[in-house]
Amino acid sequence: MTTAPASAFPVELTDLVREHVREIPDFPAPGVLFRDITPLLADGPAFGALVRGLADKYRGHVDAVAGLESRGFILAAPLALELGVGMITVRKAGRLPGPVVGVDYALEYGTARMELRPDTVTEGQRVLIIDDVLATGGTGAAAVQLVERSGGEVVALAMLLELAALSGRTKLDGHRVDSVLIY
Ligand SMILES: O=P(O)(O)OC[C@H]1O[C@H](OP(=O)(O)OP(=O)(O)O)[C@H](O)[C@@H]1O
Ligand SMILES: Nc1ncnc2[nH]cnc12
Repeated sequence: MTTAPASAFPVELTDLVREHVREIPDFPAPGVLFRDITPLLADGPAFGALVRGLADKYRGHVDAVAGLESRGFILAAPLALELGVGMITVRKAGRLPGPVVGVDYALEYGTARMELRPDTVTEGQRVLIIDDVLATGGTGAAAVQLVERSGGEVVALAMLLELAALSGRTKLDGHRVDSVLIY
């Protein structure tokens, strides 16, 4: 029997996130239960507590925060500022001027390609990757490849929400995955 992963964060932070996430059935496609974080972002004290709670875990241990477009950017920018480090942007295809490295991958709904400018990562830099949702793990795995191919060392992947039924962790084998709320 496999044990479900536990949240890597204090229960107060997990509860705060749970209370502010909305569930929308059949969005953006039939059969998908969409986890909407907009109520969390719209609540100033809750958003602030989330960013401080994330920062408390990584302060002094990371040199940069890599955000994954789009919703990962919303978390990465304030977290990088709170930690006093820079932010690396991992972007959807065609949005970054070259030179870029890129990886194609499959999503829960659709396909995608992520790109990164390798000159935004320094050799040996300790990088925290952050995103809002870990679903099938394709996006996170693509980001790991891009950061590592650019010379960075992935310290951990921080995920606001993890959809455990989609087994995203298996694509991130060997990397530390810290999720705030696991469904
Ligand atoms: O683990 P995976 O199966 O790869 O899925 C997770 C990704 O899916 C969503 O991105 P999406 O590009 O759908 O939307 P966004 O632009 O709103 O962030 C989400 O924000 C994650 O980045
Ligand atoms: N079920 C879901 N809800 C919100 N964002 C997602 N990204 C991938 N799957 C998702």
